[in-house]
Amino acid sequence: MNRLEQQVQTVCKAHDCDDLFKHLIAVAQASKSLAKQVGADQSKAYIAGLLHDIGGIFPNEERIDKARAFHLSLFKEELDLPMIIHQKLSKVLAKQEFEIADDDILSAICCHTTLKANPSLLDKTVFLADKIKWDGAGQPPYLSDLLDALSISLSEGCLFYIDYILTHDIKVLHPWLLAAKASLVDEVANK
Ligand SMILES: Nc1ncnc2c1ncn2[C@@H]1O[C@H](COP(=O)(O)OP(=O)(O)O)[C@@H](O)[C@H]1O
Repeated sequence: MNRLEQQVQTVCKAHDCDDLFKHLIAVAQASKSLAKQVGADQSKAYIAGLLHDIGGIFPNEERIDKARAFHLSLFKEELDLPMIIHQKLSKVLAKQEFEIADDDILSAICCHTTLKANPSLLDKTVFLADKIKWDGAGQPPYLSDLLDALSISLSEGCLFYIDYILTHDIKVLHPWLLAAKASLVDEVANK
């Protein structure tokens, strides 16, 4: 294990989050391999994957207070569904605790749940790697359709997942998710 992986493991252990650590390693590896496939920066993808969910060390019920303590601005949708705040908390921890200063990596961490308007290649790579290596049981129900869409393009893969979540069990319409969809629809239409 490299130094960053060891640091992440130590923090996860201290918060009784061993499963979280396994998910972080799986997403880091998937991000790197997807980055290679689509021509994104593999090293940045690995680091973003490794830290994308580190905000998960804070339980859902603490996320609003933590966000306020870090002076983060929150959407109404995040107050309604605090689970989603973990992407912003992960960015703060990546910066403050793990000394990540690279804006590309911080961006990919911060939008890995919802994506956002005009997502970068790295944003889309980490977003989809997380959906491929989800932290649910077994294989994700959407996996085979997502991989089919991904075989067309990274943006088609992202668009497929956004449409999937919008039609399955969506609890709040996060503004970044809607903005990401609009950007991707434009991008795919103008190809
Ligand atoms: N707006 C939403 N409403 C309901 N469920 C959501 C919403 N946004 C994300 N989810 C679901 O919450 C889970 C965790 O999201 P995600 O951040 O993508 O995974 P991870 O915790 O691995 O980073 C996923 O199953 C995702 O589909």
